[in-house]
Amino acid sequence: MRYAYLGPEGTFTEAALRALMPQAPEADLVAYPGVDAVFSAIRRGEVAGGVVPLENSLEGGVSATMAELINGDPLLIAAETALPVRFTLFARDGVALADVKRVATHPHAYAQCRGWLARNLPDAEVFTVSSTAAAAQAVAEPGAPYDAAVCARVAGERYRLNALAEGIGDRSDTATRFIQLVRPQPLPEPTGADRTSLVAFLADDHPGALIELLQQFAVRGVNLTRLESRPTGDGLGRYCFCLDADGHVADPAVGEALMGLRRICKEVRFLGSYPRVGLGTELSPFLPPRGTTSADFYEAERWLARVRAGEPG
Ligand SMILES: O=C(O)C(=O)C[C@]1(C(=O)O)C=C[C@@H](O)C=C1
Repeated sequence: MRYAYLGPEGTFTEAALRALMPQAPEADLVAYPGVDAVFSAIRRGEVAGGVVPLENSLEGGVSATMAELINGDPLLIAAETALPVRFTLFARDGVALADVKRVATHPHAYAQCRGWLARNLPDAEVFTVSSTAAAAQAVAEPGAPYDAAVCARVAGERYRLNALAEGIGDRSDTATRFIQLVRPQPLPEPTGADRTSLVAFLADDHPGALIELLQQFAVRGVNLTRLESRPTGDGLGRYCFCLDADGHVADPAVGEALMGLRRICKEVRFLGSYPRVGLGTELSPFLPPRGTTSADFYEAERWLARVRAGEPG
C-alpha cells in the first residue's frame, strides 16, 4: 500500500506520515509536489491514502488543505497527529550568514520565523516555495536562485547543507497538526477518544445563525475543539464553518448534533471520525453536563420507544 505526502523528502509532513504509519516500508512513501497533488493522487487511486498539514499552532489553518477539504471531491480523515516544528537556517558550504540575501521557505514556516529573519537578515528577500524541504532542495542545486533555506534539520542534512542558525522560530513551542486522508470508506471504530470533523454551510444569514449551529453541540454536551470560518468562494461575506468536535459520529450525542445541523444548514460536509490525538494544550477537562453521556442518550431513546408503544414510561 502506497501513501502520498507533501514532499520532497525531508518535509515535516513526511515526518508526520512516518509517525502515523511507522510500519510502512520506505518504498511505499511517495512524495508529491503540493498539497493539491496529494489530494488528487488519493482521489485517482494512485495511493491508498496520504498525509497533509492541517493547521499550525501559530499560523492557523493551511489554506491549500482547507480549500480541498471544503470544495474538492470528498475524502475522509482517517487519523491525525501533531508534531512540534523547529526551524533551522541552512546554506551551501562556504555561505556565511552575512552572505545570505535570498531565503527560500514554505509560507507557514516563514510566518513562524518572521521575527528572527527580520532581526538577523533585515536585508534578505524571502521567497516562498511549496515546502520547507523543496526550499532546501533548491538551495542545494548548482546555480541555486536562493542562498539559504528555512527548513527542518532533517531536510538540511538530507540535501547536505550547512546549518547557519538553529531554533530560529519566533516561538520555541509551535506544533503542526497533520491528517491522514483516504477515499470514502467505512469509518474507523469508535475508540472512546475520537474526534469528528465537518464543514457546515449556513442556510441563510440571520441574527443568531451561528449560535443556532453551535447550540446543536452545546445542548447535547458535545465539546468543540476547533471552529474556523473560511470563505466559501461565492463572494465576500460568504463563509462556511469548519468544526472539530470531541467524539465519534457513532456516539449518540455526536450523531444527534449532526442530525440537528443537517436540519438547519444548507449543507453539512462530514470529514470523518477518527482517533483523537492529545495536542498537549487542551483546556482543563470538564464533567459532561447532566444527561449527555451515551448511556443517557440510549436510556432516553428506550424511554421514548416505550412511550410511543403506549407502555408506561
Ligand atoms: O514544508 C513542510 O515541511 C511541510 O510539511 C508543510 C508545513 C505546513 O504546511 O505548515 C508543515 C509544518 C510547518 O508548519 C511548515 C510547513
